This record gives sequence, structure tokens and C-alpha cells, in this order.
Amino acid sequence: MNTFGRHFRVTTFGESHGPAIGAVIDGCPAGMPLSEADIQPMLDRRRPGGPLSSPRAETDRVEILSGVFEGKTTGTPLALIIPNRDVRSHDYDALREVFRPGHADYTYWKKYGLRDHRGGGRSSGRETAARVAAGAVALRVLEREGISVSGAVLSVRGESDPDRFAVVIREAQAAGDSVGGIVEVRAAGIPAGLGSPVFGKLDAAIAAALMGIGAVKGVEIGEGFGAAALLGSENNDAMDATGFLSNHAGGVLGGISTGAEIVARIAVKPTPSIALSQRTVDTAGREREVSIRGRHDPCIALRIVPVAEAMLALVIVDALLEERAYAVNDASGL
Ligand SMILES: Cc1cc2nc3c(=O)[nH]c(=O)nc-3n(C[C@H](O)[C@H](O)[C@H](O)COP(=O)(O)O)c2cc1C
Ligand SMILES: C=C(O[C@@H]1CC(C(=O)O)=C[C@@H](OP(=O)(O)O)[C@H]1O)C(=O)O
Repeated sequence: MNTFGRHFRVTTFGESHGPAIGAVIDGCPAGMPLSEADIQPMLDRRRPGGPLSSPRAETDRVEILSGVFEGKTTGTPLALIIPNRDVRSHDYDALREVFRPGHADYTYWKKYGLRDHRGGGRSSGRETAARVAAGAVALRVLEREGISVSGAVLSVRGESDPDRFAVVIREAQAAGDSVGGIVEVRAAGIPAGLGSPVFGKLDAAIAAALMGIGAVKGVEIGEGFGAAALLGSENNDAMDATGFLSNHAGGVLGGISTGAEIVARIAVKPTPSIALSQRTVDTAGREREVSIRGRHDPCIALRIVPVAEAMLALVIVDALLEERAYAVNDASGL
């Protein structure tokens, strides 16, 4: 499955070491001003090449190929393309027959009987550039509705002082290792009433979207796992005439938005590709030792923030457009 959403449908395409990656969006409302300049800043936030990320030098320049006429969306499919500029695929020859522990090599091999060993093909975090491009378009739609999305790294390997993140990451990297972290995403300005009551609950859709990002191993909404240790009187969000007095629910009750901020957190695992020697097997089932070279993120949590924002934006825009599809026509008098 390479398509996400029902009303604002996003298909991503491309491999990490292919000529390009990109996204096709079907269902974007017509008449919205849109240019590459609306998408590029979010892609720049995700781009590799920073001091604490993979040194792969990608410019990640997006081009809109279709769906915009005279600066406005036409309501027809938007095609966004991002060329891959720095693949260096031969650096990955040693991995052709070896499964990297913690990566998707073994499962792709078992499922498809072949695999693109050059940076993992579509299992690469590189694919998330395409999601971010689509998410940036979703955010343009949401902005016009007064909805905003933001994200932040809460901790790295249990350390919650942002001034210590770089130290913790560099320490692990120097030892040939990697670290994980926790990231929070929020959406504000959400109207009450988005989502479905039974199947397709808004919180379920958010969890699936966030868990659908590589390296995400846990999702919680609002109080999340912490709610299990609270009393009902502590966890309930009491109300007065002005609205909710707290937001333990994280903005969703019964699968439907409450109108309060949506708050979700994700647990991001340590980067699987590490320089330390690890035991594995090859495609012939022989036992091997592997020490992974190449360009890898020492801490994916730092890079995942715009990706998580993009996925949350895609869920919300989809729920918003679904709501519009079923909206009562007040003018009809029915
Ligand atoms: C933005 C981003 C960057 C990533 N960078 C790397 C990386 O440099 N090296 C690596 O081994 N995995 C990296 N990953 C993680 C793998 O893509 C992921 O662990 C792999 O596909 C297996 O999927 P799973 O962890 O969800 O089971 C990255 C993921 C994301 C979302
Ligand atoms: C290229 C990106 O991240 C990549 C994600 C990734 C992985 O295994 O997920 C492995 C590395 O790719 P390669 O080994 O081909 O350099 C990262 O650089 C990107 O985020 O744009």
C-alpha cells in the first residue's frame, strides 16, 4: 500500500537510490494559491546533511509538475517531485546479500523475494521527504481553516534537557552506536466534531499514521500510557461553560475531536544501521558479522519532527474534507 487517506489521497513513489522520489495528491481543493515556496521550507527542515544527521548531501528541491494553473490548485492531481542527487550506490555493494539487524532488509526479502539493497529502497527514511512535501500542501489547506501543527523533540535516550541532546548523540555515535528519542506533535485550532465514532476513529487514524513512519515504535495520545496509572477523577477533563478545563484526552473523545488541541507523542527507536559489529545472516542463510558503513542518522528522533507534523496534518485534512463531504446544507432548509 503506497497510498494514504480517502479524501486527500497521497501516493508516494520512488526509492532512496532511484532518480527521484515524490508524491501525487488527489483531492486537494481547487483555487488554493500554491507554489514550490509553500512546500520547500518544510522539506528544508527534514533534509539530511546537518551536523547531527546523515551526511548525505541532498538539496531536496521540490518541483510541482501538475495540478497548479496560474498559481492556484486546479482540483486535479498534484504531482510533486524531488530528485535524488547524492546516492553513491556502490558504497552499499557489501550489503547486497547481508541483512542489516533492525532494518527492513530481512522482511522485504521474505515478502518480495528480492530487495533494493541500495540504502533500503523504499524502506529508507528518504521516502519521508515525499510525505513531508504532501504534508506541506495539507498544511496550506489547514492554515486557511485556522489550524496549525507543530512538533518538538521531548527527549533523547531518556535525556530531556535539549542542551544535552547533542552530547548524548555524539557520545553514542563515537562508540559506533545510535540513540532513540520521544517526539511530540500538536494540532491547534481543530473544530470539534472531526472523525468517525466507531471505525476510522480520529485517534486510531492518528496512531496509524504516526506508527506508519519508519522507526516509530510507540504512539500515545493525550495522557496516553500515563492514563493507566491515574484515577478517573484525575484523568477526566471536567468542563465549565467556557469548555474543557484540562486536556488529558489529547483532543479526542469517542474517536471525535473535542475542539481542544490534539496532542500525540511517538517513541522513535535508535537508528538500526550502526558501525558496531553485529551478528546477522546473509541471503543464503550463512552466519555473518556486519558493521555498517555509509551515511546514517545517529538519532532519527531529531529528523522525524517534520515527518510527524506532516502525517498529523494529512490525517486532519482528510478528516476535515470527510466532514465537508457529509456537511448538512443549511441553505436547503431540510
Ligand atoms: C527521517 C528518517 C530517517 C532515517 N534514517 C535512517 C538512517 O540513517 N539509517 C537507518 O538505518 N535507518 C534510518 N531510518 C529508519 C529506517 O528507515 C527504519 O528503521 C526501517 O525502515 C525499518 O522500519 P521500522 O523501524 O519501522 O521497523 C530513518 C527513518 C526516518 C523516518
Ligand atoms: C537519505 C535520507 O536518509 C537516509 C535514511 C536511511 C534509512 O535507512 O532510512 C539511510 C541513509 O540513506 P543512505 O544510506 O542512502 O545515505 C540516510 O541518509 C533522507 O532522509 O533524505
